[in-house]
Parts: sequence; structure tokens; C-alpha cells
Amino acid sequence: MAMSAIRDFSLPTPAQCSVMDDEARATVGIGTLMERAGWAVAREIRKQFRPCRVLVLCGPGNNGGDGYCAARHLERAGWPVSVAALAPPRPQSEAAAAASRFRGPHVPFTAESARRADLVVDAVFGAGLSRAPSSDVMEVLSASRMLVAVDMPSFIDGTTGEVLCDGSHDALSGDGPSRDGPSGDALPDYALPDYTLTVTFVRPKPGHVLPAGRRKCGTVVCADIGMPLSCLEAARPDIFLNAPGLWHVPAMSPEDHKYTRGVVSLCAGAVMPGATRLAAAGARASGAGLVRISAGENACAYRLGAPGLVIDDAPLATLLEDVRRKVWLCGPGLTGAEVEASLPLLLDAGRIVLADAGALGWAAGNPGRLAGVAVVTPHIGEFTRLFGAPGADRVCAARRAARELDAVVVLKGSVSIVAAPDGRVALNDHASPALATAGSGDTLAGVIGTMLAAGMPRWEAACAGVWIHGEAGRNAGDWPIAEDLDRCLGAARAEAIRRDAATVEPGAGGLACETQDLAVKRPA
Ligand SMILES: NC(=O)C1=CN([C@@H]2O[C@H](COP(=O)(O)OP(=O)(O)OC[C@H]3O[C@@H](n4cnc5c(N)ncnc54)[C@H](OP(=O)(O)O)[C@@H]3O)[C@@H](O)[C@H]2O)[C@@H](O)CC1
Ligand SMILES: Nc1ncnc2c1ncn2[C@@H]1O[C@H](COP(=O)(O)OP(=O)(O)O)[C@@H](O)[C@H]1O
Ligand SMILES: [K+]
Repeated sequence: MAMSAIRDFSLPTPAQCSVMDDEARATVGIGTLMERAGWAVAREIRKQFRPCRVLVLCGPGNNGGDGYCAARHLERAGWPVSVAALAPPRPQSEAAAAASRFRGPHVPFTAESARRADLVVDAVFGAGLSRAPSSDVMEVLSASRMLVAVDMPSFIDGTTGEVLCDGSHDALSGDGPSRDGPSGDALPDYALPDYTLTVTFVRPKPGHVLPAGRRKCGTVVCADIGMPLSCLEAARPDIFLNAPGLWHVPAMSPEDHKYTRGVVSLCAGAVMPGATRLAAAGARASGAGLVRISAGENACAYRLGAPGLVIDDAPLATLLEDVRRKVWLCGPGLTGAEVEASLPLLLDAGRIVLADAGALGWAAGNPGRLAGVAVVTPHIGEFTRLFGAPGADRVCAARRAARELDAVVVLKGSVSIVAAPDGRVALNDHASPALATAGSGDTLAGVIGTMLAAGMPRWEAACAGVWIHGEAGRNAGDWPIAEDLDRCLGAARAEAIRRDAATVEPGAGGLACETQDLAVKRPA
């Protein structure tokens, strides 16, 4: 992966952070980084809150070390600060050195102490969280009125974004108040707290982007603490935030003709023309030069559609003689039998195939039937039927599926996961719940088809399609239906091109986070 992609888009996992720390130990030094991390936390708190009574909860590791440094900097700024230590830092560690420099008051690590504070800083566990925190820790966090996390809320898994908590984390992190988890176990006697602010360092982590971490963290600020880029590179991050610059969508060129912009072809069936037409419309609206529907004897049903669509009634084998028709969508609007009659022909002819909807159902329980496709776009139900339940670590499951199928897997959801067979993964949070409307997945298939037809490599095409679809969803107004996305897709593609061009050149700036609240702050 290019250095600029690592610098600008990587989301290192806690395991990779530990490699980064080992590298940093030999260069800049953990003590220096801890000091800057604590300073950055204090700076963000001073910026976002008025002076108030602060309690810093410190764990035994380096996350706690950051907490002691933050406490010292806040105290120096005149804020009333006390520290509650869950356990003392290991003797002779950098955290122990940081703890010894804090000369303010210590109070017991209890819910009562938390209740007395106006603001509680959670520096209990960060990247080193290795299991569910005890209920003592959870009770103290839950008693806090206002919470700021150092690096990560102490019960969020930085790799998966999952809530790590004794009892039923699903019920705790879900929407409905329930006293029983799915296993029937009684839930602990505390509510899972929400954070106002999370200050992380170097780069955001997957747990800041994936649910439920994303929801719990509040505003995420990523501070540049002067970690050498070479240390981040040594950690070999392979999960990236999906954004323009990670990939490059072709702009319009004065010499363009429709074939250079690309042809997208779709297989169509007899009973669900709507899905095929939505996918075709998505392909056209996102900039395909030509979109053709191969409808055979069902052509009449499609000829009533948009006038700019070309409807073919010739047999598929005949259409495949046209080598300009490289990219095919197979699945939206198709029954299993219709997939069976078309997909093998497309693959035999060496076409670039995106398989969605009906094609995924046809291969349920037997993903080998999709061998040779370039991209699959399952939602969680389709993914489960194809590859089995993904479990808590969806990134890992999507990556495994991509490797197994030798195809790009787009696991769609509120945060979509785009996994390549070579292990690269992009997480897309550039979207909107407005997209949760029937047919929007068909539109997405069309958009990705356009990116493939424009000549983009398949992982980049899938990433770009998901981002552009998300951007359209963010701009399609209140409660849009799938058709509403189409009028926003051209502008969304233009926005992707504009943001890509604005990406900072290597060496020109710091570690940048593009989306939403993931802003990078450099030390003053
Ligand atoms: N990368 C960077 O850029 C920089 C990172 N920095 C900071 O370092 C942080 C990572 O520090 P870290 O590796 O020391 O791990 P940390 O989160 O403090 O926890 C480890 C301790 O907690 C314990 N423990 C874990 N879970 C537990 C549980 N449920 N219940 C009870 N105990 C539990 C665990 O015990 P063990 O699992 O070994 O039994 C161990 O003792 C990172 O988040 C960031 O804030 C900055 O300082 C510098 C730049
Ligand atoms: N809450 C949400 N936030 C963001 N995007 C969402 C949300 N819910 C659904 N989406 C997106 O909407 C699309 C829905 O696709 P899909 O489930 O295949 O629907 P359909 O089969 O009806 O077309 C996916 O791209 C998905 O990522
Ligand atoms: K923490």
C-alpha cells in the first residue's frame, strides 16, 4: 500500500498499534509519546469544556499513563483534578513515571467518586483491553455524568467496535431496553455509558468507525503526537477508512466517448424488472457511457423503461460476442433459475461480473458457484447464507470470505466493509440511514458496475461505488426512495473527484482524517 494511503486512511488495529509502539520505543520513546498524548487530551478538554471538577480514572497500562499526564496538564491549567487508580502501574514503567509526576489528590476508584466529578476521563484501558472489564469498572464508568475517553472507551474492542462487557453485550448495545440477554442471563445493574468525546492518537482505530464503538465514542478527535510515519508503516495496517484519495475515480475527459466511459450490461429476468431497472439507473446516473439490459424474451417489460437504456432481446451467447461489453451485473431482479442460465455463460466468456441479490441466493450454502466473479455485494442476511454467520468480527469474516472466493466482498450495512482477496479492507461510514430503503442496494450494484466499466481495479471500484452511493444518500433529502438517489449520483461522483484532487500530497501535511468527526489535531 502506498505510504500516502497509510498516512491518510489507515485504521491500525490494537495489535498493529502494539507493533507501532515497539518501533517507537527504539526511536522517539514511549514516554515522550505518552506525554504528548496526555497533553493532547488536556488540550481537547480545555477546548471543549469549561473548567470543572475532573476525575481521571487510570488503569495499570499506558492508557493509564496517558491519563496521569492529562491530569497533570489540566491541574497546571488550574483545573481541580483528582485521580482514581484501578491498579498501580507496573514499577519502572513509563506509566509509573507519569504517575509519579502527578502530585494532585488521589481518591478511591468508586462510583461515588465518579458521581462527585463534573467530568470523568476514562484512561482505564485502551489498546491493551484484553477481556470484558469487571463490573466494578463498568459501575464507575456508568456513574459518570460526562465522559471523555482516552484512546477508546474502556469497554469497546478497538478491532471490532464491539462492546466487551459481562452479561449480554448485544442487548446492552442494542436499541431496546431488555433485562435479559439472548442467553437468558440477567443483565448487570448498570447502563452502558455514552461518551461526549474520545481523543485518540496517530490514527483512528477500526473500533472508532465500526458499530457499536462509533455510536459510543461521541466526537472522535485524532491527535498527531509525532509518531514517525515509519513506525505506522512497520505495523503494516491493512484496514482503511473509505474516502476519495484511497482510490481515484476517472474524471470526464474532453476526448471521452461512451465506450471510453464504459459499458455496463445487466442480465434481466421475467418477474422482478424493478430491481434490474434500479441497478441500470444507478449505473447510468453515476456516469456509465452506455447501459444495456439483456432481457431475451422479456424485452417488452424493459422497453417501457427509461429511453436512454438499450434493451437487447438476442440470446446472451450472441451478446457476449461484443468484446466491448466487459462488465456485467448478474443478480438484481433474477430468480435462481435465471442466474443459472446466465452467470456460467458470463464467467465462461471471461467477463468482469458483479454478483448481487438473486445470484447470492442461488449460491447460498455453496459459494463455490460464484467462483470467477469479481465482486459480490451481500447484505448481512445474504452473507450469512453464503458464508455462515460472521460473528463479532465482521471485518475478519469479510476478509476470509474474499480470500475464499477470490473476489471483492462488499458486506453492506450502516458501516459497509469492502474486503479484497489480498487482505485489504475499507470501512465505509460515509453513508446515511436514508439508504435503508428497498432497492438502494440495486442502485449500489449499478454504481459499482460503472466504476468497473470505467477501468478501475475491482477493490478500488467497489470502494468508490460504496462511497459515491453513500454521498448520494447523504444528499438525497429526507426519507428518499431508491429512485431519488439517481439524481444525486452525478454530483456525488464529482465530489469524489474533487476531494481526491484536494488530498494532501505526501510530505505536505500531517496524518489526516477526512470524514465526519475524525479530525486530526496537530500539537501547537
Ligand atoms: N500507539 C500509540 O500511538 C500510543 C499509545 N499510547 C497509549 O497506550 C495505550 C495502550 O497501552 P497498553 O498497551 O499498556 O494497554 P492498556 O490499554 O493500558 O491496558 C493494558 C493493561 O490493562 C490490563 N487489562 C486489559 N484488559 C483488562 C480487563 N478487562 N480487566 C483488567 N485488566 C485489563 C492488562 O492486563 P493483562 O491483559 O496483561 O492481564 C494490562 O495491565 C493506548 O490505548 C494509548 O492510550 C500512548 O501512551 C503512546 C502512543
Ligand atoms: N442505517 C444505514 N446507514 C447507512 N447505510 C445503510 C443503512 N442501512 C442500509 N444502508 C445501505 O443501503 C443499502 C441497502 O442495500 P440492500 O440491503 O441490498 O437493500 P435492497 O436489497 O433493498 O436493495 C446498502 O448499500 C447499505 O449499506
Ligand atoms: K480508555
